[in-house]
Amino acid sequence: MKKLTFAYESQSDLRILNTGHGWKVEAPQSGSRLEGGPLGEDIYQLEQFHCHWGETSAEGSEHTVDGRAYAGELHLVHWNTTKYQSFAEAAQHPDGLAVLGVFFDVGNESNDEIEKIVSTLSEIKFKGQFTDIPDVIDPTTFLPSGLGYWTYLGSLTTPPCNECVIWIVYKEPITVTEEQLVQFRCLSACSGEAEEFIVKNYRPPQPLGNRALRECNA
Ligand SMILES: NS(=O)(=O)c1ccc(Cc2ccc([N+](=O)[O-])cc2)cc1
Ligand SMILES: [Zn+2]
Repeated sequence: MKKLTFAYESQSDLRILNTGHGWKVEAPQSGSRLEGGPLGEDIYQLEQFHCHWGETSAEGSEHTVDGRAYAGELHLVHWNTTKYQSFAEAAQHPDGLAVLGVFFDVGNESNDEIEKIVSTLSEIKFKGQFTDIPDVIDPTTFLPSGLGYWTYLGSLTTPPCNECVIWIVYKEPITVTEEQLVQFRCLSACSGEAEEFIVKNYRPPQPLGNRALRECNA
């Protein structure tokens, strides 16, 4: 496969919202582009990023490696702007979306970029709340130093589970702290007074079936 190449732009005032299933940072019309690797000749534009986590750090990722789960998983969601006119249209086609998955390992160093997300969570405690992230976010800082990855054709991990995703999952995790994950779990799934914490929002892996899994050791 050709090398995966990024042309990511740093952006400030990105909107972060509590979807009721977790937090999501929107980067519409972002200048952040992804191409190469398993993406053929098409250019994919960053639309949003979000993450999945578990009740404890023993679980939380949506992919497993030889059966091993990580404490969480960041998803950078891109759509094929070469072939399609909108994200919604792209999500109806097998080559419509490209999602970069980055595993979270728990360690002592807090991840500074994730900290910019965590610092806004108190303002979006309830479902439907949103705020702008004052800090400049550079999505490349979410990526591990080793850029080796696995790739396969799959689906959205949440309903409607469209089979429209070229998955690119990095082999090397990034490190976050337990405290940062604890803050994720304090988000509420409800919009009102009732507090139902989003303690876990990952969905289990599905059988690979007869799909090919390819790897690239960058
Ligand atoms: N977890 S994930 O597979 O990266 C993922 C990424 C984006 C979305 C949001 C979404 C994407 C598409 C549709 N759709 O086409 O109806 C609905 C929701 C849902 C899930
Ligand atoms: Zn996801």
